[in-house]
Amino acid sequence: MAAPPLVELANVGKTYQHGATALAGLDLHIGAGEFVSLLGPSGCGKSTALRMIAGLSQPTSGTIRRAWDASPAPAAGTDCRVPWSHPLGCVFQEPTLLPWTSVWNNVYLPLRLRGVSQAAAKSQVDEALTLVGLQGFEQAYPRELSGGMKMRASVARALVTRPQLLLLDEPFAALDEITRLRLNDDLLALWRERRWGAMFITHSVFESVYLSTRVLVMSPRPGRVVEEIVIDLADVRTAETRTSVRYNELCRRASQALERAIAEASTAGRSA
Ligand SMILES: Nc1ncnc2c1ncn2[C@@H]1O[C@H](COP(=O)(O)OP(=O)(O)OP(=O)(O)O)[C@@H](O)[C@H]1O
Repeated sequence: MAAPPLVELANVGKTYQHGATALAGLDLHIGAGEFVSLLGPSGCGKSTALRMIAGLSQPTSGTIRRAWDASPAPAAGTDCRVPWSHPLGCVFQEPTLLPWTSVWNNVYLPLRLRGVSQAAAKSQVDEALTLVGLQGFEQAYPRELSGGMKMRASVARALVTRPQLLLLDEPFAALDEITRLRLNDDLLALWRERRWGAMFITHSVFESVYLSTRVLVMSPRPGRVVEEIVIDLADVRTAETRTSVRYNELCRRASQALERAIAEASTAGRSA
């Protein structure tokens, strides 16, 4: 029998108290080791879906099931085991590093908040920094890092708890193209090695196809998944992938699905 998904949303809706209906009838699931991109026009509710999966906001209708809900994390300050783990890691568009402390302390933060001492956390923090290529920058302050390095530190902070599911909300959108392509490759290499499940939010058709095992195309607000595209490219993706016939076919499919979703929504009188 197939393992249950890490997270499953069924008929999820979200209407903000004094605002828009962001989502209506959203169905999606992410299995262990899958890399799923959520591709949709601006304002279609992608970040809303991510925040609800992270438990930062509640749906107004429908259900969200998380594989780990049955075994909640121990209360803060009670668990000093090493390695310390948490099922979920989040990376946002802004690296949101604490400017007044070192890279090492920034990555240590999720463990510190759980009461893990610096000594007990050391190997886990060092490992996360090595994974993202920031060894040697442990004592640097965020202001001393480039945009790409800040984002690496943010990814290390998300990975330090060894999550099963990584949620990434347009993490590379503010970076220049060369840094973005490099971080795409480094993120994929990490995923191949660790195989956490990933939900990656992006506006970019090319980025979604390059990174993912599946792309979910969303309609404009109120958002829902209107098309699923299985990305049947080899796991190892390189510069040659970007010029391959299959990659370009898949990009065309994703792009056409997005255009269709936008056209159908405007015919139905909805707006993004
Ligand atoms: N806290 C909030 N209160 C009221 N409305 C909100 C709130 N957060 C989001 N919205 C509205 O919900 C809709 C979906 O927003 P959301 O940020 O989830 O979309 P998105 O697809 O991530 O957008 P983008 O791609 O531009 O980041 C938008 O119309 C937005 O204005």
